[in-house]
Amino acid sequence: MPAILGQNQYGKAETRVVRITRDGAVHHIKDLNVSVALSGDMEEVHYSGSNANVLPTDTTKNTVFAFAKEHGIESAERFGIHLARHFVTSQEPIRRARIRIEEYAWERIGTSGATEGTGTGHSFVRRGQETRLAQTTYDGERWEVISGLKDLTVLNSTDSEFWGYVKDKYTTLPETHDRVLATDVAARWRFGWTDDEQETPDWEESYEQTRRHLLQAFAETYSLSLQQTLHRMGARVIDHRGEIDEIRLSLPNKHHFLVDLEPFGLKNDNEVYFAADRPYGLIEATVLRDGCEARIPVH
Ligand SMILES: O=c1[nH]c(=O)c2[nH]c(=O)[nH]c2[nH]1
Repeated sequence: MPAILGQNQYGKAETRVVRITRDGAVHHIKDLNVSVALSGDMEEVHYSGSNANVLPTDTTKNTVFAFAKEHGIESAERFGIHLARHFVTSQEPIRRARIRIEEYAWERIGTSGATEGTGTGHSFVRRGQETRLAQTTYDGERWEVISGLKDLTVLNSTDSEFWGYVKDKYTTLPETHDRVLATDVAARWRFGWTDDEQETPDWEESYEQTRRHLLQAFAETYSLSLQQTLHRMGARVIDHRGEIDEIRLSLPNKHHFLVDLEPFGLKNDNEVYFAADRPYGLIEATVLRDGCEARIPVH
């Protein structure tokens, strides 16, 4: 007697779909991580390897992208209901579909808290606090204070281009004049304050304002590359915060690839994206006040 198959399910896990809806200059974003688990008459594929009842997991992923285009994403629940109903009613062997969705919330830059009044309509910051960093070093004479932040996730759904780059025989990247630009900002900045004789900066105010300038520069830069955006972010901090001499930024390019919906007879008008988590471009640089030394270590 062969061992008996117990409960089983299959499907594509963690399809990262980002749906942008463009209402003129005001964009709306839905960012989901969708996992599909199907079950039904699946004994044969396990026992004999016959795929006759198997809708490929690749198809379940494509369905997520196609439904994002066709039906939009009003709420995760509604989207999940649509998908589950589709799999169960369109494929006879599939008896049960479980759709699990995680939703990542985004806020507009410029409509809340520290960024009040600076909205672009297409600039977002992921909800949930970033981590604030502080490093203080003293050798008995001089101080070095480096503050910073990490995991401040931001996204522009337009005003980003990338073209005119070097092309060699391995280059396949298409040039683009309208892409999504997203990154997790990691930044460290060094204060000019080194001496107990000098008045100390207001650390809290300095942090809040520096964070605000980073967000505002990200939102307001029409970007031809993430490198250019990085420089604008650093330069804005140096220009506006006299207490800071140096800032080092590390910006992963969180790629959002347009999904090809042509095979399903659908046009993707910059609406449905696959949010890849790796590999990612990593753009890093120090921006300095003229005449100051670079002392934030590279790592
Ligand atoms: O802003 C970018 N800078 C790059 O250096 C680069 N390289 C790449 O493939 N895409 C991008 N985007």
